[in-house]
Amino acid sequence: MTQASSTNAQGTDTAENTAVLSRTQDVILQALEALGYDRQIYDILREPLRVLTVRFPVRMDDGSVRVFTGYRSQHNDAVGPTKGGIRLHPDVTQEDIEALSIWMSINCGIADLPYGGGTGGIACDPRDMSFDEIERVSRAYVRAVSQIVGPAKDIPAPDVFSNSQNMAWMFDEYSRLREFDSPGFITGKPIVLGGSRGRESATARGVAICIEEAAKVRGLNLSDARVIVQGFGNAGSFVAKFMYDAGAKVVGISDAYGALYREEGLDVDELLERRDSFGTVTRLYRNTISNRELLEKPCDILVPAAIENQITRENAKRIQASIIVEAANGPTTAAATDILTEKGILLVPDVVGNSGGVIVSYFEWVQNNQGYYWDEHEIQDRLASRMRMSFQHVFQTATKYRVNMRLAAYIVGVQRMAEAIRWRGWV
Ligand SMILES: NC(=O)c1ccc[n+]([C@@H]2O[C@H](COP(=O)([O-])OP(=O)(O)OC[C@H]3O[C@@H](n4cnc5c(N)ncnc54)[C@H](O)[C@@H]3O)[C@@H](O)[C@H]2O)c1
Repeated sequence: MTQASSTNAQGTDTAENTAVLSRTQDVILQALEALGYDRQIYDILREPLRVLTVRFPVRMDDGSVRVFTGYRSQHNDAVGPTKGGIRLHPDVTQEDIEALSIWMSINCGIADLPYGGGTGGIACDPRDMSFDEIERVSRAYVRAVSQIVGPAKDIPAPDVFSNSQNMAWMFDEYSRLREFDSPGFITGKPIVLGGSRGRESATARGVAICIEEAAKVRGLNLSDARVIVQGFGNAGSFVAKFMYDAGAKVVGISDAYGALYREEGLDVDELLERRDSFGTVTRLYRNTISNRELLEKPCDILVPAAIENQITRENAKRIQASIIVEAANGPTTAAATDILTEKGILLVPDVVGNSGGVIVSYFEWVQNNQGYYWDEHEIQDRLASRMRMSFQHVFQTATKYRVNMRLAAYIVGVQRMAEAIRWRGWV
């Protein structure tokens, strides 16, 4: 990971910490200190308890064999089994996966789910692979990590460039290895294989609920609001759709190849129809701008829903939104968080903003374990009440401790894990 160099107002060089792991550790330490826990708890929580690196060979369509590297990180299992996505991306590193697993612990703590955090990843680019190759990679990864995952140990889910099809192959592979069907091993499955209603759009629905709550705090009427969404994949495209349906003007969206900005508003239904399964759509349009430019365009609500380190010390001061809800993990650096807070922007951090996905994943696991399935209405009601509770809890904590929403979220998220560690007698 990099330390991006920049120049401060005095003209001296400063290093901006874009290393997601160390910046997460800093916030965990501040949160534990605010709560009065001693250093031993931090020593346990600063890094994952378990990280497995695997290398596995896969036969490609042209007959050659390629060796892939994958990871599975389990941050902390004091509260319960670990839970979190599997990312398929060429830039996947062990450090990112470790940070993501820590964020999942905080996510689960805030949403009051009986899990710790876990995350996996495979360094590969599924956009350049055939359907059959992606299937073989998905299955081989499960075989490689099968000893440390399972319905009562560590429960994977989709993340960047993985979806219900990958989950279905992985579920099938795991069930074959164990010689019985284990739907509770993985979430984000298709509904016919024990997936939950509402899972596909759950992350975005949770983001939309946070936007509603933040808009209430700011006295902003959603039907008058201009919204920019960076990223048009699972999280971003549904956020854009929910905002569009709520009457807001979606003025900007983007994908990995560029961005569209239209002052008069975009037709989100048309964009949804034209995007591919990797969330790519801008290549079909003229007059595109860059992702960087998009973030600085006029809007009321900005939703980063793509990748890490998009809002930095360099561009934070030019952001024009009054509310930012992070759907992506880690889109804002610590320095940028400070600048945005000073500017009076209400920033809802990733560990609150995107927890709709893990909340409905939890519902999926509960339904798999009991073998009884809820209807859409029940899922949406339960999701909405947990999301509103999470937002309010973090918002009130920020007021109580006079800290920004990110530190407040960590204070809420870390507390149950610290208590579980203490009760178990680990310190
Ligand atoms: N899907 C979920 O349930 C879920 C849950 C929690 C968090 N998240 C987070 O949300 C973010 C997006 O996840 P997703 O599931 O929507 O992924 P996805 O693969 O469905 O979509 C990713 C989108 O980001 C775009 N993108 C990729 N690289 C980019 C770049 N360099 N610049 C701009 N855009 C880029 C892609 O083109 C695509 O539109 C990730 O940070 C992920 O960790 C997702």
